[in-house]
Amino acid sequence: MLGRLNHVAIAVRDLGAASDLYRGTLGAQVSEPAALEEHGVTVVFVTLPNTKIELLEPLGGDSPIARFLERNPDGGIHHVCYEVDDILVARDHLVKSGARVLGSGEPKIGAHGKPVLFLHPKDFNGTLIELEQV
Ligand SMILES: CC[C@@H](C(=O)O)C(=O)SCCNC(=O)CCNC(=O)[C@H](O)C(C)(C)COP(=O)(O)OP(=O)(O)OC[C@H]1O[C@@H](n2cnc3c(N)ncnc32)[C@H](O)[C@@H]1OP(=O)(O)O
Ligand SMILES: [Co+2]
Repeated sequence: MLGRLNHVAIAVRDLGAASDLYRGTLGAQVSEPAALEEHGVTVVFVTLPNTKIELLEPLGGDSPIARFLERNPDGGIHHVCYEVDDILVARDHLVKSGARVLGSGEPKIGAHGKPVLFLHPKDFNGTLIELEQV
């Protein structure tokens, strides 16, 4: 069911400082910030030869990454995103297997304009998983 690793997301307190670190110190290609109100985050993508890094900063009063940053004040790896061919087939298979799909259970449109879903970290070895249909 799983395809390629689409991105690894890192939650940060200061997106400008994190972008400077990746662009300047690490010499990576870094996108401009995009505010995604529906997701409660502002995002920057770092393009690597084999995958992407998604830098996330909280946006608005009800960001899903706010509590994570309270628990991890220096920031940290927040989720991994795997590609799937058919997100509804994947979701139905996972629900049948007993995994919890977060939110309404219906895909939202993610940062790349494609449908995404999130799976509860307690069901996957303490790792929040995002699925993206490609
Ligand atoms: C840019 C758009 C999009 C894209 O296209 O790429 C994105 O990636 S948006 C990214 C942000 N969106 C989301 O993360 C949506 C899904 N997330 C959530 O719904 C919540 O973050 C969450 C996973 C339900 C956690 O919410 P929180 O308020 O922190 O809940 P709890 O405090 O109740 O936590 C429960 C339990 O889970 C542990 N936890 C929480 N977050 C993570 C994490 N990222 N990785 C691993 N574990 C996590 C938390 O520590 C709690 O554990 P216990 O204390 O042991 O109970
Ligand atoms: Co993501």
